[in-house]
Amino acid sequence: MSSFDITVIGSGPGGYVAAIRAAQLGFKTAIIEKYPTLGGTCLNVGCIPSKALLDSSEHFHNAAHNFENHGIEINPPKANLARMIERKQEVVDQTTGGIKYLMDKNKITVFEGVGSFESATKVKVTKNDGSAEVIESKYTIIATGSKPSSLPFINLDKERIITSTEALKLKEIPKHLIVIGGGVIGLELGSVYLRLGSEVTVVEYMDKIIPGMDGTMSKELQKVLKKQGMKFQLSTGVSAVERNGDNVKVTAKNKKGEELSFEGDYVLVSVGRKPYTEGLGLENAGVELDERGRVKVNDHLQTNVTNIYAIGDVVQGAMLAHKASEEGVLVAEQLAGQKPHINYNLIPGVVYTWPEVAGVGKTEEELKEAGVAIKVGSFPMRALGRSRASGDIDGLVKIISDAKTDEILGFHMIGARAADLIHEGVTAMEFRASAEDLARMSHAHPSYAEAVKEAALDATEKRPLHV
Ligand SMILES: Cc1cc2nc3c(=O)[nH]c(=O)nc-3n(C[C@H](O)[C@H](O)[C@H](O)COP(=O)(O)OP(=O)(O)OC[C@H]3O[C@@H](n4cnc5c(N)ncnc54)[C@H](O)[C@@H]3O)c2cc1C
Ligand SMILES: NC(=O)c1ccc[n+]([C@@H]2O[C@H](COP(=O)([O-])OP(=O)(O)OC[C@H]3O[C@@H](n4cnc5c(N)ncnc54)[C@H](O)[C@@H]3O)[C@@H](O)[C@H]2O)c1
Repeated sequence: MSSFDITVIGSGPGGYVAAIRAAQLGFKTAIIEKYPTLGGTCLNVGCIPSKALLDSSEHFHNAAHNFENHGIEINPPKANLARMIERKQEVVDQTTGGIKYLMDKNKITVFEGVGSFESATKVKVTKNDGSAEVIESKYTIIATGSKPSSLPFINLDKERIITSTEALKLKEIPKHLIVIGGGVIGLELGSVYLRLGSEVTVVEYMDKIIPGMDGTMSKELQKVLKKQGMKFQLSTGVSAVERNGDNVKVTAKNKKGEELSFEGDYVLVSVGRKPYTEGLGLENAGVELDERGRVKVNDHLQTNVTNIYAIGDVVQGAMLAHKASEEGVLVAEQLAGQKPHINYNLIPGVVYTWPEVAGVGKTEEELKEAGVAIKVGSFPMRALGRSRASGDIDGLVKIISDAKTDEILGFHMIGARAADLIHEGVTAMEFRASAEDLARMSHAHPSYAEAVKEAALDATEKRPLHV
């Protein structure tokens, strides 16, 4: 029987990063992945392929709608979805191949098959052909991730009634895509097909889209997406989804109790994801789950079985790739006797629509509910020379600071390149900067980052320079 110091089950951004860090620290490390390619949800059917399609569709949208204004005249461009999907797969293959390289480089043993606990120290790996082997480990890290969730009355046929996984490989551009759930997946993948010419209707249960993010961002994003042609039906709960040949019908009720129905050719179900623990044999090791089916862990990401840890989407907290990776590093370093720490308040969240939305720290709603006295500063992107030069004038930066100390408590933005600019907020908040600290730093001109300086000036002393 082969034996290891650390075995990781699942090769997503949680698992593969945990394995690399463990190997760097000198542990004899193995990783088990049930699929032939490494990288988990994020690299195969999540972050990377969705961003590849978002970028391709954004190029098409710009060619169709914005080039002319820049003085570039072309015949009306044509979207070749098959090529976009093929390119997406090339990007995925390259990226997942890179993980295989990293496993080899770090001398991590890769087992392909389903990992299932036989006991607290033994995991059986069952290959596709049914053959199996048992490996023994001092420590095991569960990093099995998540799967799309659905609604009890929906029959996901994966052809017309689909999840994100199928939406990343459609064979045609939908005529009318009905999106159930106006969260991150619904708006990102809804944007892909909207840009390619689909009619897109988003049916959302709450009274706002991206409900977890700062309210100003959700309002502004809805306004901008509406301008791009996306339709929204908020405060509306779906009660039935039917397929009839190539058509689909979604029935829903709004808050006034009125029944509504939407007809289209595809329905994307994007109502969240659920932890994935099927077939893991947790009962054989005695590992407990919480009330929401997540592996229960303490502050050290240790389960109730002392030599078994769990990280990423399968445990509590934001279902984000970078959160999973931070947790992988934390567990490996703890096992090496180090004292790592994750500041969960400073894990940024990004929505890759265009414009992008990003946030870190607390939202205005959370701070008000907690009774914290705050100052709020904001600055519109349209007032920047950089935005006017590119034509990306939608959006704003909003900085929330403590009314007494001026420490930045929340940093939110919607606008061009927000996914990258948010890290100015992350860095500032990690070093507990005040809004005035940011306001007094020189920001290159012309740049989108100037909106940060201006919003900080507005937060600290209500004296922005350019509005
Ligand atoms: C469409 C989409 C877009 C996304 N975009 C982003 C984004 O832009 N940014 C972001 O931060 N997050 C994004 N996410 C979320 C992100 O993908 C997850 O948060 C992240 O993948 C979680 O990592 P993980 O390592 O916990 O699990 P996963 O990536 O889910 O990996 C778990 C792995 O474990 C394997 N596994 C499960 N059970 C077993 C078993 N018993 N034996 C062996 N292997 C097993 C699975 O096959 C899988 O490969 C997106 C998700 C989706 C669906
Ligand atoms: N850019 C990114 O970081 C990124 C991209 C994609 C996915 N993800 C992660 O994947 C996870 C899953 O994404 P998601 O978009 O499926 O979930 P989500 O939680 O972001 O959004 C789900 C939405 O569905 C709504 N909803 C729930 N039940 C409903 C119903 N019956 N009718 C109508 N609406 C309903 C919710 O109110 C919510 O707005 C998220 O946690 C996210 O963190 C991240």
